[in-house]
Amino acid sequence: TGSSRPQRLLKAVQRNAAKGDPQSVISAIDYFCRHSEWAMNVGDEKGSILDSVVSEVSPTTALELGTYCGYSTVRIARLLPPGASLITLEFNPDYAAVARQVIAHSGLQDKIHLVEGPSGDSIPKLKERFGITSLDFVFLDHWKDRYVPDTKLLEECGLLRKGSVLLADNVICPGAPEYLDYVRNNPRYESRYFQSHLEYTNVEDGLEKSVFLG
Ligand SMILES: Nc1ncnc2c1ncn2CCCCCNC(=O)c1cc(-c2ccc(F)cc2)cc(O)c1O
Ligand SMILES: [Mg+2]
Repeated sequence: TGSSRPQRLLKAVQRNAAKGDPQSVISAIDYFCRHSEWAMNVGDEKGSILDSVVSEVSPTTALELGTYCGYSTVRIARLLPPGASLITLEFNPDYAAVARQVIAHSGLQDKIHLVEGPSGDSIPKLKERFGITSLDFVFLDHWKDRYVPDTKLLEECGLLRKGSVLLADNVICPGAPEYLDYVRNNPRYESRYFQSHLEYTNVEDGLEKSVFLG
């Protein structure tokens, strides 16, 4: 059988990006997705908004839900302060296998912990497994119907503290209407919408930034 799209994306990284250079890994993936095959990475336009929020928060402990090929994993990890770390959860073992190699190519593997399995199973184990007390930043980019249950789970597990920042991808396309409803009508969150476009297209999409008020 033939290769998968994530495997072809990985080949493009290994061919076109310099080892140990996160920016060249990001650029190689964006080039591949614009000129060869579209893939569901957050992309360069929404990626710039992600960068600005990560830089503003400068998280010591960050969580990503939905690794896919590791594009946003590398985008986030390259901006972390020294000693900080990013935990990323991926359900699909084939995606996880590709992501590990993309992350290795970037040279950022020491800042990243990739955990395979359903987010609903992994979230309750984060405290004991990684010795964390709370999360400074969460990037939601997995199944859109898991955004609300997993946000509630993060609250219930005591992983959010006053000031924790949640940033959700795809709130318009494919859409996460229940999530927008939840964070916008909940007094425990201060939410703001960043309008943008679906990766590598001119279809409307955007990111929702929500600060947990405790
Ligand atoms: N319980 C769990 N925990 C963790 N990961 C888990 C999980 N359960 C599943 N997964 C694994 C994630 C599945 C992929 C999620 N992302 C997406 O589905 C996604 C799709 C589009 C898209 C837009 C327009 C189109 F026409 C087609 C596709 C764009 C994006 O930016 C996306 O992030
Ligand atoms: Mg996405």
